[in-house]
Amino acid sequence: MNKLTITNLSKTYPNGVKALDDVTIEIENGIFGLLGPNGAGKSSLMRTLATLQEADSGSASLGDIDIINQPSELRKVLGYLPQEFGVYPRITAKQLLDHMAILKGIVKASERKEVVNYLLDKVNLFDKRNKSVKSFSGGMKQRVGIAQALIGEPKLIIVDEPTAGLDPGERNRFYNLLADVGKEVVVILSTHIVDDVRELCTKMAIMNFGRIVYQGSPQSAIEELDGRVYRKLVEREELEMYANKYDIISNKMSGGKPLIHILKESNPGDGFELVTPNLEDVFFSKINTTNILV
Ligand SMILES: Nc1ncnc2c1ncn2[C@@H]1O[C@H](COP(=O)(O)OP(=O)(O)OP(=O)(O)O)[C@@H](O)[C@H]1O
Repeated sequence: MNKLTITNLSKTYPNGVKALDDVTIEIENGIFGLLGPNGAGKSSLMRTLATLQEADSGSASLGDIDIINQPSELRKVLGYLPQEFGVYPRITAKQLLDHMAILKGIVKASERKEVVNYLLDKVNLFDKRNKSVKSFSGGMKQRVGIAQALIGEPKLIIVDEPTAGLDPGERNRFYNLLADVGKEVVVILSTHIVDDVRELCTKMAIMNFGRIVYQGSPQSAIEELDGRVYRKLVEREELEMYANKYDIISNKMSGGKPLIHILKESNPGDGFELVTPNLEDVFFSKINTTNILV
């Protein structure tokens, strides 16, 4: 069974920032969403799982592989798309994938050619294979990134903030591609974008200040809030008053005015209306945003 088990993982950087605080998660095949605001510790966790940095304590395993103590074993079955996927100047998509395939240990040129062509086709870039990757759009670059992460039939695929900066069309194409590859392997999608998780994941965790503050399905998290989320369109000057009076979980502009969502066990009256909760309400209620007024 291809299962990723993370147990009591902790990491404090030399500057005193506790990026991972006793993180415990179990992840099976499929796309798992790791949702958290910037600085929550997602990249620290992804880098630890990708064996690029060490934890202070705790353990992690993928099936029989002890990730902490057998990093080279893990690397053989890992596909990793880091947050910043840098590319060399003037290298074409085909050359880049060929180069990555060599690094992954595919030494035979004919075998590499087959793998590279297959992946170029899979990410829909075969026609662009001889174009410089530098000239690609953000979405196309991310598809090259996914193609390189798929080299060598990985069992664990880690994608760190893959949709930041993509336009809606590119994001959709990337979603489709990930959904396609995510069936047979463990895919961890780290993101601060709630839509990524809503579109792709049946299981998720929410991370904040290095801690896992929710773990389960998006659906059951939403059901937990059922009948407790109310909204009201208010004036900007009134925001502070509402913040003092209610537990505001989100504040979005709608037609130039703040539309606030609050969490309340019973109907507050006061012009509020009950709404069907969504994943964004879950996210903001779990991370307890403190800067709701800005
Ligand atoms: N090498 C480092 N040295 C010191 N502090 C670090 C280091 N890397 C990250 N941090 C800090 O650790 C915390 C977690 O960072 P991390 O990058 O893991 O979060 P994140 O959820 O991935 O956020 P982002 O999306 O902004 O990258 C942040 O406060 C960050 O400033």
